[in-house]
Amino acid sequence: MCDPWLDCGICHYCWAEVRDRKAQIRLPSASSATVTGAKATGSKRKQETVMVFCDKVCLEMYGPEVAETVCRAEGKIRRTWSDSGAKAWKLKVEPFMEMTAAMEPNIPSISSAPSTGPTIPSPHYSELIKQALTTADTKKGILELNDTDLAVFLDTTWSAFDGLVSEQESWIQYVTNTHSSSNNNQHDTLKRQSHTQAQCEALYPKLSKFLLEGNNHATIAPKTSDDDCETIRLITEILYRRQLDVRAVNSAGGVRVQERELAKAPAAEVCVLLSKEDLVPGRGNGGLCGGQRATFEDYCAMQSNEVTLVRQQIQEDLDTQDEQSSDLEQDRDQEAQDILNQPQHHQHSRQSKHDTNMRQWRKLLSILPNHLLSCFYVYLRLRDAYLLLARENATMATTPDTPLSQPSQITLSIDSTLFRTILYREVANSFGIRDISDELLGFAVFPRASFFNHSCRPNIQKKRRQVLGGRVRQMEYWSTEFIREGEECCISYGDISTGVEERRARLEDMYFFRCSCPRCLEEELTVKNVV
Ligand SMILES: C[S@@+](CC[C@H](N)C(=O)[O-])C[C@H]1O[C@@H](n2cnc3c(N)ncnc32)[C@H](O)[C@@H]1O
Repeated sequence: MCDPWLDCGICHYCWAEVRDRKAQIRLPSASSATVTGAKATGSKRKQETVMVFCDKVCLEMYGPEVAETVCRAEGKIRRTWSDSGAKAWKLKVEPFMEMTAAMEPNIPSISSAPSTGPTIPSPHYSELIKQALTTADTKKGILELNDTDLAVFLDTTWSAFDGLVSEQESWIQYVTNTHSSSNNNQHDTLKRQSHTQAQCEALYPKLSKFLLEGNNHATIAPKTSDDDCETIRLITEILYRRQLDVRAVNSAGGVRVQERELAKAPAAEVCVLLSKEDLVPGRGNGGLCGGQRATFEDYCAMQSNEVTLVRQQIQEDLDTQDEQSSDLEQDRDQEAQDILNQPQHHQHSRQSKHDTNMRQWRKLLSILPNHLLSCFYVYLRLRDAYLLLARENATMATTPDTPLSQPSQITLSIDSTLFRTILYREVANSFGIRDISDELLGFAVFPRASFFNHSCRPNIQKKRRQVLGGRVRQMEYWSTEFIREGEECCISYGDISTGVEERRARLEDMYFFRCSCPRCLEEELTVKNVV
């Protein structure tokens, strides 16, 4: 991902600085690729979503379809969410409608294995909210959970959020038409209802305001920040490439392993040690490791840092929390307790049941780290963009003479599991990409190169290789000493010239771990002996 602040000066494929504007390919959000030499003017350029490539070769290597989709999605993600627009959507307070197979978005499965056994319906979000609050009902309570319980708490919280969101989104396309109350074999008859563009555009701004307001200013921002766009760009690209992979495997009649298994799988015990023979000459090694492009499975096999990150964020929130907000939290605790203790018969009407659910949801939000609320916001932005893109694709398919020559065959969709799988694997696994003068150009994920742990006495050194007139696309890993079989291959994550505590503090801050490499342990011992 080239950082947006670079304002399109870097090729999205080879990371080279694009000096020759006449030859570059600019891919704006609303149209297909065009070769242009025109410079976009100041403010327009800032608003515009553009991906730049040196030339057609780089665009081809990156994937024109992927680039076009990323640009279109980002165009939607950068749109302004306004209060007035949000009024076009009225939240529906109705009994929860279980998603039926017919209502599910058409997501090609990563797995070709047939599903076994009946599908277990997920609990209603009100149950999930209660369950999360029973596990922990204060920030400190969350911090005290062990890693397994914290992971369950996060799963439950995200599933509740997903339930709240999906319930409203399901109304965009479907509406319950009739309810038969005469017997237990009720069947909801579903009628397709076409909603206006304004209603579709209003759904997520409304939901964001309704579900997240009052807890964190960032969560109801009308505009998406450049940092968030960077994350969203990465997720969109990965999702799109994943579906291209699925399409390729399906058309080749291949067999895939279960995605869930992959997501949980421990990191493979591999090192990427490029010997001279492994190098593919010339350009075309971009995103490749040992000559192969990393796949979604490679991405999933990286270590997820969700639990450690959330732990660190809550600790930060607690450190900055003053006396006053502690008191407020105690008041909120009492309020939540009152809600939880409320007898069921007080909650008969649909509206009051809904209000109770919402009060409990707000209680849950109040104990989550602020950063997690920003992730909820990013998630809503993505779902909003994908909903609008799907609508746009459907319109384009029926309208001749659209500006986009070939409407995409792929409809993007996301749920919270997929979102978290991608989001928290990027954390502490991406590499900063720098030019020869060490200026940071952006970040990139190279899943296979991410298997290296850190050591303050590394035996592997990363080198950047220049290809074709200074293009710095390749990273190579070379051993610096003789490595015995079974010995761990480690690189260093940045500067290791400082003292042990300084090094550890930096690593803890950036990668969420306390380094216990042999050098740190030795130096720690020396410091203790001196004291
Ligand atoms: C890029 S990943 C390294 C590979 C990862 N351990 C795996 O199994 O896929 C970075 C993460 O590995 C862990 N890690 C790397 N070096 C470490 C070290 N010296 N001590 C403790 N944990 C380390 C930390 O959790 C860090 O966030």
